[in-house]
Amino acid sequence: MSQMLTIALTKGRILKETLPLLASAGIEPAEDISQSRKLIFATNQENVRLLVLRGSDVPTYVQFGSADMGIAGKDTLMESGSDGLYEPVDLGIARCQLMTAAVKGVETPPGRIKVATKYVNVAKRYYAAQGRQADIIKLYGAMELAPIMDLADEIVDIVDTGNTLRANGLEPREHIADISSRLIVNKASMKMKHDRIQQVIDAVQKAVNLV
Ligand SMILES: Nc1ncnc2c1ncn2[C@@H]1O[C@H](COP(=O)(O)OP(=O)(O)OP(=O)(O)O)[C@@H](O)[C@H]1O
Ligand SMILES: O=P(O)(O)OC[C@H]1O[C@H](OP(=O)(O)OP(=O)(O)O)[C@H](O)[C@@H]1O
Repeated sequence: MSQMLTIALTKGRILKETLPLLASAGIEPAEDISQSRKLIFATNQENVRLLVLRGSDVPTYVQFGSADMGIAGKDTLMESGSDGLYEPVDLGIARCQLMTAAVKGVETPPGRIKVATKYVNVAKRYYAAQGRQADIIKLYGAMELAPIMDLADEIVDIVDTGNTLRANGLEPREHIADISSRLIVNKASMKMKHDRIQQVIDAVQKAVNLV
């Protein structure tokens, strides 16, 4: 029997765009993921199974080798760090930008500022690289509220259309990174299951090229 491959997927918006890519790479869940409370799904390939996780948990499962491969947003990978991982394919899905933002028309004060974000590590690195002193305040969502309520001077968050910023009286300031979702692979799995994993990488890359 060939080796079992476990692929950790990010639920939510990335999952919707991932499933068609996996399908054109020949991997399809055996049942409708959106209709199920399960966390592990068999596929049409008896040696491939899928985990459906929160985005921020995907790199963790792959780093520790509990999953051989995964799909995660580059923002999540920048935050978690890439130790023990390869990132062989840019899937080009869930594209957006990681940016700083602040209340429209309000200048960020000089000196030490407060920054609210769920991307604590990214923000620390970014402001340090700019030589700016920043106290980072960890939030888990609705970052746009923080500057309005005077919790922070700036936020670091995802921007796509800019609608969420506009709707809350904020404006984008500095661009930190272009974001899209990536296929990631555990380094040890890449050695131990090389041929099988390379097949999946090639099939996914081909599916991406067709889009
Ligand atoms: N507005 C957007 N447009 C395009 N891609 C986005 C957008 N917002 C987030 N993303 C990308 O999709 C990923 C998942 O975002 P989503 O909003 O589904 O999860 P979340 O609710 O932020 O995550 P979690 O459940 O871990 O808190 C992000 O990590 C990012 O890479
Ligand atoms: O520039 P926009 O097109 O408005 O997109 C940006 C918004 O999208 C994401 O939120 P999402 O819609 O995923 O909501 P959530 O963070 O509450 O899950 C992100 O956290 C921003 O708030």
